[in-house]
Order: sequence, then structure tokens, then C-alpha cells
Amino acid sequence: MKIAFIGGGNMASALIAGLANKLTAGAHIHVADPSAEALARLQQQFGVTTAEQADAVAAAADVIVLAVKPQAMRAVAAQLLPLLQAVPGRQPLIVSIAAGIRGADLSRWLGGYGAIVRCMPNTPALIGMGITGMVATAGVSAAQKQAADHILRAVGPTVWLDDEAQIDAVTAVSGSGPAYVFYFIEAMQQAAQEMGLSAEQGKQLAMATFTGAAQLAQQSDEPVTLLRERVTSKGGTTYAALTSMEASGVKPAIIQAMKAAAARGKEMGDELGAAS
Ligand SMILES: NC(=O)C1=CN([C@@H]2O[C@H](COP(=O)(O)OP(=O)(O)OC[C@H]3O[C@@H](n4cnc5c(N)ncnc54)[C@H](OP(=O)(O)O)[C@@H]3O)[C@@H](O)[C@H]2O)C=CC1
Ligand SMILES: O=C(O)[C@@H]1CCC=N1
Repeated sequence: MKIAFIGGGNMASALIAGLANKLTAGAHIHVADPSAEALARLQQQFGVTTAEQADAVAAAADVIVLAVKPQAMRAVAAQLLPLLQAVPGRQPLIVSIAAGIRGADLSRWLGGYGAIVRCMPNTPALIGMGITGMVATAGVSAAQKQAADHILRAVGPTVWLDDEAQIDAVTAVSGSGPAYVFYFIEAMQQAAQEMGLSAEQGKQLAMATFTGAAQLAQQSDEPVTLLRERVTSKGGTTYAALTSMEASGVKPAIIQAMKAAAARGKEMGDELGAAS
């Protein structure tokens, strides 16, 4: 399978890193990006072949992964359109990872192209610990759906959606989610230092706590609420912290923030789709 990445930035690099050591014999990754420096780095790290122009890498691809910013997607579609129309019957699968951009808009920009899978991965893909929400448009064959699943599964589990509108919620939960976790870790590290621990000690304690708690929650049959309650001795230190968080409205603020992320995804779809 020949996989062409259009865009070699943050998310494409994370996917390529996860994919590179899992490809079976005969599979190959090609990457297009305007930055010669980014291409040289990807070539050196992962042995991919590269070009600065999208159509140069996409011409012979079985799967074309669109990994540019949502705002650049329409221009990339215009670059790919002649190529998709050049050989009638040749239908490479288009996999879009862009937040917001709807399958119907992308299809229209690609001249009514049908074989499109929309997906929302996340950056822990870099270490093979990503998770991806995916949805296929009606023109995707069972074999293409399987190919898309195979590619994204190389960097973590996949969650298939029935309704494309759900992908904005996936974006808000797991697409943007790593940033919320990093934000919480930053706050814990800052608090550790303000209470007299060194930066290194704060980092070690916060990181191990996050990893340990996440693993415990994943491996436990019990709900996270119960796991939280087990840490919370009545009148103790955790109780003091959680009471403070409740008083500050931390949980509603997180829920509101995530709804803002989903709303922004929908808004981007409206803005960028409406421009055509
Ligand atoms: N970052 C994340 O955590 C996630 C991102 N996504 C989605 O992934 C997509 C990419 O995001 P991200 O990797 O963060 O963005 P980046 O800006 O890091 O990467 C996009 C890359 O595409 C390049 N590019 C722009 N136009 C073209 C073109 N015509 N042909 C080839 N390459 C081009 C850009 O070059 P230049 O900078 O020179 O314009 C840039 O290097 C977005 O649509 C985003 O919504 C999805 C899930 C998670
Ligand atoms: O912030 C963004 O728009 C992208 C999509 C999900 C993560 N990063």
C-alpha cells in the first residue's frame, strides 16, 4: 500500500512516527510539505520519500492522507482534483484528519469524489498511544474502510462513528484532549514548585501520578467516581483539594471548555464549507 501524506506537520509526523515501524513489506509512505527542512527531518527519521508538491506524492498513492490545516484544505483539494480526474476508475482513498472540514464539502471541492474517510486522531499517536474517531462517507468501499482502519490502528485504537456530526465531539474529547491533560500537568508542576519542590521533583511526581491514575482507571472494573472517592478521606487533604475545586467550578469549566471546542469544530465547518 502506498500512503501519501499531504502536510508533514505536527499531526502527520505523529502518525508517520507511529506507522513507520509497523508497515508491512511493500508498503511505503510519501510526504508532501512546502518546508524542505520538515521533509528532510521526516526522511531522515522515518525513511519516507518526499516532495514539496502534493500532486507529486499523491499521483500513485492508494491512500492520500490530508494532514494540512483546515484553512488550507480547499487549496489542497484544488491541487489534487486534476489528478483524481485523470484516470477514470482509479479511486484512491482520501483520509482527512482536519478538524471541522465536512466530508460533503471536501467531496464537492474534489469534484464530487466519493471515497472519503474523515478521522480525528491525536498526538499520542507519536508513541503508538493515540486514539482515532473515524467516519466513512457513502462512497467508501468495505476494503477502503478496512485500509483506513489498518492505517490508524497502527497508532492506537479506532472508534467508528455512524454519524459524521459526532466527530466534533470526538475532536473536543480526544483530538484536543491531550492539550487539556498537558495543561493540568503544567498546573500540578507549578503548584509543586510554589510549595517548595524542585522542578524535577514536581515533574516526576505529577507525571507518575497521571500515568498511574490513568492506568488504574483503565484496568479497574470500577467507575472512576469510586476510585476518586477511595483517595478522598473524609476531612483529609484530598477532600480539601476537591472542595476547593468544586468551589472554583473546575468541573463545569472543563465541560464548558470542551463544548467550546466542539462548537468551534462545527463553526469551522460552517465557515470553511460556506466559502465555496
Ligand atoms: N495537532 C493535533 O493535535 C491534531 C491536528 N489535527 C488536524 O490535523 C491537521 C494538521 O494539523 P497540524 O499537524 O497540527 O498542523 P501543522 O501546521 O503542524 O501541519 C500542517 C502542514 O501542512 C503544510 N501544508 C500547507 N499547505 C500545504 C500543501 N498545499 N501541500 C502540502 N503541505 C502543505 C504546512 O506547511 P506550512 O506551515 O508551511 O503552511 C504544515 O507543515 C489539521 O487539519 C488539524 O485540524 C487533528 C487531530 C489532532
Ligand atoms: O486544535 C485543533 O484545531 C486541532 C484539532 C484537534 C487538535 N488540534
